[in-house]
Amino acid sequence: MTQENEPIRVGVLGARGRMGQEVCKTINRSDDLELVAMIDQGDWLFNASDAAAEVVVDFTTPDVVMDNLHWCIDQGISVVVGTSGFTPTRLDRVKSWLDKKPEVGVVIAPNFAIGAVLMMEFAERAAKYFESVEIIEQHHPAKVDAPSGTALRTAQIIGEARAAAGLGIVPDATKDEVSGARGATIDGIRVHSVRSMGLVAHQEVLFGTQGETLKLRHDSFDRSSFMPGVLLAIRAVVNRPGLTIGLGDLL
Ligand SMILES: NC(=O)C1=CN([C@@H]2O[C@H](COP(=O)(O)OP(=O)(O)OC[C@H]3O[C@@H](n4cnc5c(N)ncnc54)[C@H](OP(=O)(O)O)[C@@H]3O)[C@@H](O)[C@H]2O)C=CC1
Ligand SMILES: O=C(O)C1=N[C@H](C(=O)O)C[C@H](O)C1
Repeated sequence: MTQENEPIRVGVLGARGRMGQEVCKTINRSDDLELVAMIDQGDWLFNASDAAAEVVVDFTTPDVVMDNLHWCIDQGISVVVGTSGFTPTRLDRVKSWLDKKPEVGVVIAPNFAIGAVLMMEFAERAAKYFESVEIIEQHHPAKVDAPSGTALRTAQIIGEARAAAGLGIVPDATKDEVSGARGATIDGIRVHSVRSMGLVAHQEVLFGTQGETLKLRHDSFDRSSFMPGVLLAIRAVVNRPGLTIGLGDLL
């Protein structure tokens, strides 16, 4: 728990990255937050605990985020995670670490943009009405993972909603396929990843049934789109022990 009326002490991991820089600027502009540690590749994680950070925000890479998270939980520091790469197996490991530190809060959000959160909620609601569904995500070419964390989570949510509604597999007669032409299959849903200069983060969910389609599209044109969600998570996590996945419950 944080002291009443004192700013929340925040450390940022991946502070020199595209998201990390934006997060540091945003924290510096917020009166109720204090940026106490900026940590990037090669820096010592203990800079965060030495600076008495109450919350660490992680925007690093999928290959290092689990070690960072484990370290923070062990130190009793709450964490807001934007880094992608969270499979159900990884989430189970985070839960097992939190079992030993029940006072610590962790928020892991595949996408901090409010519009993207709503797009995922709308997709969950629409899923049971449409036999066909495919996800097309589009990102800047410096992104190291594909499909995006947002697309993975959307596919999982839609897959669960379809299963609950008793929908079978998505209809598709393809027999003769150049490898990759039909995208990756995640929880039974085809996901297509596009990478291009000029893009930031975009996703379309295409639903289809007899004689009609529904397209749900979200576009982040600028990384400032993620900042209200990051701030919401930082302010919430100090009073929210345990694991929170996505921003849905915080909105
Ligand atoms: N949830 C959300 O809303 C969003 C999530 N993301 C996700 O956030 C992550 C970061 O994205 P982005 O900022 O574009 O990526 P960047 O590559 O620009 O930033 C990552 C930063 O982390 C640094 N880094 C690497 N290893 C470590 C480490 N062990 N400790 C501390 N810092 C480290 C990198 O350093 P170096 O370059 O030297 O390796 C780099 O500066 C990605 O997984 C992305 O998918 C992005 C946008 C929104
Ligand atoms: O790498 C990015 O840029 C983004 N990563 C997240 C993801 O993988 O879904 C969120 C957003 O799409 C931007």
